[in-house]
Amino acid sequence: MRPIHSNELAALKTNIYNYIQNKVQQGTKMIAALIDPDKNDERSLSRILPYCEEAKIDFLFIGGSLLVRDRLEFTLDFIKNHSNLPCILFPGSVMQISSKADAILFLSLISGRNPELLIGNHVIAAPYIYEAGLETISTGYMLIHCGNYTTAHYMSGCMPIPSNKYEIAAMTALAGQMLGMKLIYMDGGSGAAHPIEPGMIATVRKIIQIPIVVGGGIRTETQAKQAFEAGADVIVVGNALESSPELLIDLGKLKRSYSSNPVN
Ligand SMILES: CC(C)=CCC/C(C)=C/CC/C(C)=C/CC/C(C)=C/COP(=O)(O)OP(=O)(O)O
Ligand SMILES: O=P(O)(O)OC[C@@H](O)CO
Ligand SMILES: [Mg+2]
Repeated sequence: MRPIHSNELAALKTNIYNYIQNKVQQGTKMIAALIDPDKNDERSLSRILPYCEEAKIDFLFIGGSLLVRDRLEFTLDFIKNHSNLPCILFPGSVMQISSKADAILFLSLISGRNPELLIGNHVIAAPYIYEAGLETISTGYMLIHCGNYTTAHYMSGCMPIPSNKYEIAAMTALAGQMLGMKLIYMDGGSGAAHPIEPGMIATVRKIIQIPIVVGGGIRTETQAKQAFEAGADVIVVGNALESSPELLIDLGKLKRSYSSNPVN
């Protein structure tokens, strides 16, 4: 392994996390679009990216619970050639690491009890992330049951938190914060039947101070607004963009309604 030089230590890169913290301090909300490399080709990316730009969303999350087409590098190349939006890896496995991204959500599945997804995969991934020089954002990842069984539930082999058990969600998030995690990601799973209940988000919001990312099943501006009002700092939209990327325009206006600076 190469010797560590402080200016290249990936763990010291904090650009994207600083951006998130600044937005949170300003009371500004953020939007991430989930790009699944399996489901997107030149055509669909060319359709979705202009909406992402026009809506001034904040991030692209790139990943999937299971990738079967080896298109991560292509997807990142294409996005980097057509957009300036930050690309944040949202990895379903250790196979989803690339130096072409700007950062990685270093997910630890704290709602589950699978040691491989709590720390095992992280030991395997650490040297690759280090070599890639990626900003690493320690993320307490919580899967919540939202009406159906999703790919992330199945692939993790972990039971999600029941939708009405707000205290379990709150204590799990609190434990993540106490462990030093930098973000909590509450996920109903891609294609969730309904979004996470606003009451659960609000219960988590009351007990932790770190930023909260919420995703899974958000398909309308009303659902996005409910998540924001309940305390989400970042919302993630994936499936809905496949059929209606124009939704992003309304979501962009919604997030700007929380900002004192209209260019945000
Ligand atoms: C530490 C590293 C690098 C890897 C492990 C990361 C962990 C802990 C993953 C565990 C849980 C998991 C399988 C998360 C996947 C999250 C994800 C990228 C979801 C995107 O949606 P999909 O589940 O692919 O949805 P579709 O079924 O719609 O494709
Ligand atoms: O695809 P959707 O249901 O929008 O979910 C987005 C993301 O939170 C999934 O991990
Ligand atoms: Mg997928």
